[in-house]
Amino acid sequence: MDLSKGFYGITMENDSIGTCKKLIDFGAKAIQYRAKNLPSKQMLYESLEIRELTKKANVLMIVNDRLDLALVVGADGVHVGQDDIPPSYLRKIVPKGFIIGLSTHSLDQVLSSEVDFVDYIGVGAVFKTSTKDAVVIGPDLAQQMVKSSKKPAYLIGGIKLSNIDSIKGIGAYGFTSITDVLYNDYGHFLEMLNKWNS
Ligand SMILES: Cc1ncc(COP(=O)(O)OP(=O)(O)O)c(N)n1
Ligand SMILES: Cc1ncsc1CCOP(=O)(O)O
Ligand SMILES: [Mg+2]
Repeated sequence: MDLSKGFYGITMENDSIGTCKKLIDFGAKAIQYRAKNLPSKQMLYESLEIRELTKKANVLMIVNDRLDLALVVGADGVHVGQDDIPPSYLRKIVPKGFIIGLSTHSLDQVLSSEVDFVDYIGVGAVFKTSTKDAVVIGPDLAQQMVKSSKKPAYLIGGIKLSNIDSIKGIGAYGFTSITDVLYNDYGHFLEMLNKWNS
């Protein structure tokens, strides 16, 4: 299955299964399981359930941070950050066709040779967000990074219906939005997608 253009969903730690179901109902074609503070055993059980739900719905499943879990549950890929084991090393041990995503926060990171080993990059945080204490790069740098990337780029961080107009022209392959999508209804999500695609 290919990476989905447009929206890339990410679950919320306080209700990973519920938010995964909501994202599937909304029509997300790729979902990342992201939990930062849960015991590994709980993450295993949640990711097994998410694998079942995403398989049934024909949706890509990516696991944040944890290649071990991604491999154990048969996920389609893993998403890693700049301080994790670099993609060039991960690539040596993953099955053929396995998706690797890498977070980037600067032009240097986008131009790094590590990007040769990934299928997509995350670019952000574009805007300030309460979901993560992340460095805010702003839309201008985000645009330069997207334009310089050899790989499809997803924008992330503080993306909402109220600001999506300002980033839709950047040329990114897609975007993620955690809180604004999950705290609102389908109508809000559709409006967001319509704006992104207009
Ligand atoms: C698509 C996508 N882009 C960026 C991130 C952030 O990853 P990271 O910098 O490793 O931070 P955490 O998500 O692990 O807190 C992401 N998860 N997904
Ligand atoms: C995981 C992550 N990485 C950079 S910002 C962010 C959180 C994005 O969450 P939201 O869409 O709620 O701002
Ligand atoms: Mg990470």
